[in-house]
Amino acid sequence: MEQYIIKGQKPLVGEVTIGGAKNAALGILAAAIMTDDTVFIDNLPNVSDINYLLQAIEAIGARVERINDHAVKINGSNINLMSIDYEFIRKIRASYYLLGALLGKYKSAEVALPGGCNIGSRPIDQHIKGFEALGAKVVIEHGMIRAEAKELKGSHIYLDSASVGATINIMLTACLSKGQTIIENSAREPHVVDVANFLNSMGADIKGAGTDVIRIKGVESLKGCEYSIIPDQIEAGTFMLAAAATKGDVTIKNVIPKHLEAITAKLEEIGATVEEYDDAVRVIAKERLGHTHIKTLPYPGFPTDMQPQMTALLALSNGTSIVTESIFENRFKYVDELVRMGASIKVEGNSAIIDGVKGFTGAIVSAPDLRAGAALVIAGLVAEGFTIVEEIGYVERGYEGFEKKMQSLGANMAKVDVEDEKAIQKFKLKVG
Ligand SMILES: CC(=O)N[C@H]1[C@@H](OP(=O)(O)OP(=O)(O)OC[C@H]2O[C@@H](n3ccc(=O)[nH]c3=O)[C@H](O)[C@@H]2O)O[C@H](CO)[C@@H](O)[C@@H]1O
Ligand SMILES: C=C(OP(=O)(O)O)C(=O)O
Repeated sequence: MEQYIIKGQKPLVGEVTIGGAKNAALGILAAAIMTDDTVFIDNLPNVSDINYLLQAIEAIGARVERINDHAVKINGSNINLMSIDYEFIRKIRASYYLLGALLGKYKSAEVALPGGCNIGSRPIDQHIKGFEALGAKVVIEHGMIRAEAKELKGSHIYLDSASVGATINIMLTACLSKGQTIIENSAREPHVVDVANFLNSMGADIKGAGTDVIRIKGVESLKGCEYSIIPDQIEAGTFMLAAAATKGDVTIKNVIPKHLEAITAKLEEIGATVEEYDDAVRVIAKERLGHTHIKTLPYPGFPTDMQPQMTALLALSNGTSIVTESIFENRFKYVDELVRMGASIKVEGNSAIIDGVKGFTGAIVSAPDLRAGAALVIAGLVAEGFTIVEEIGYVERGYEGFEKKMQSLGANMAKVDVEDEKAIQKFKLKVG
């Protein structure tokens, strides 16, 4: 098992390039099997979630050809299994997109109930409501969810919550359903728009993605295309906050600055400088930052996937901040770990009340989920002494070469095997 070892208190300085968006890529890979033509996908992040989904796609008979670490060709013409096993699915949330994709293409699909980060109860009732509205019969049995339809027909669906997953899943099935589907209160996240753009490149007819009403006219079939995935908003945001927390100066390249506005606005409010370029942002923080209040909201609000990283930053800022988590009810599990590093945070209901401290001290901490792991890394980069972050498998679900990118910005951070005492000692000697 591997862990990160970090010697903190070095400002991050330099340039870092952001990879493709994990949460867009997951929807796009599922969509790619909906045609019998070959699809070429570029700017794919090389992270474990994507690799699990590619394995699941291969296991049902699709051809997956890795062109390089970030590009793949997929051909779904030989799919011979409509059932995705728990083995592939338990680690990733977005396995449920295969349900929407297979249901749309073959009118029948069976997928194990999804895993993903344990950040709340994460129901999928809105996905099911959408499939049923399109004419499918949906049954949950023995940990599997099965959807079948004689015919899929467009429908008018109002989502009770602006769910990213339900919006994408319904969009997938509706593309190959007869007639028009309207999704109201649809999610507006950049990755929803990217999946819609990809489907349109395959010949789908989707309008309104990025707004809260999406209109889909069903088509007979989809065709092959070449597509490059958008940059990862959350990876970019994580480096922005790491730069600010370490009082650094980092240019974050290959980003869409508009997607980062909620993060940029909060950084500026607490005293950091953010310079925006066409496809880059530069974050500079010279002094200790100030306090603010944040509530996570669907896009374009402050993303829940940036909540732990922001809490880590505010825990070091001057004054009292309140962070309210309004999307998932169990996304503060990392707070106790931050407290062990010296943070002063109290969780009351769905809010964290943060009294900023001047510094952290290194400790052995454990990542309870993906973004919480990133927050603990940020804390380690600021802390005095050595920090060890355990359970980094979560972090690797969504960050490609996290330690390498941090090293390139000057961080003293390495990934080492827990048992490899020699490597740990070597790191300690090297960084002093
Ligand atoms: C793979 C992926 O893209 N994951 C992202 C996706 O997760 P995911 O798609 O699971 O999150 P949703 O947008 O669906 O969830 C938003 C809210 O809706 C609720 N809900 C959702 C579906 C449903 O059927 N019923 C229901 O009540 C959820 O409990 C939650 O409170 O969006 C989240 C919110 O931006 C992000 O944190 C995740 O990183
Ligand atoms: C929570 C996340 O992912 P998932 O929905 O796949 O668990 C995330 O990307 O932060």
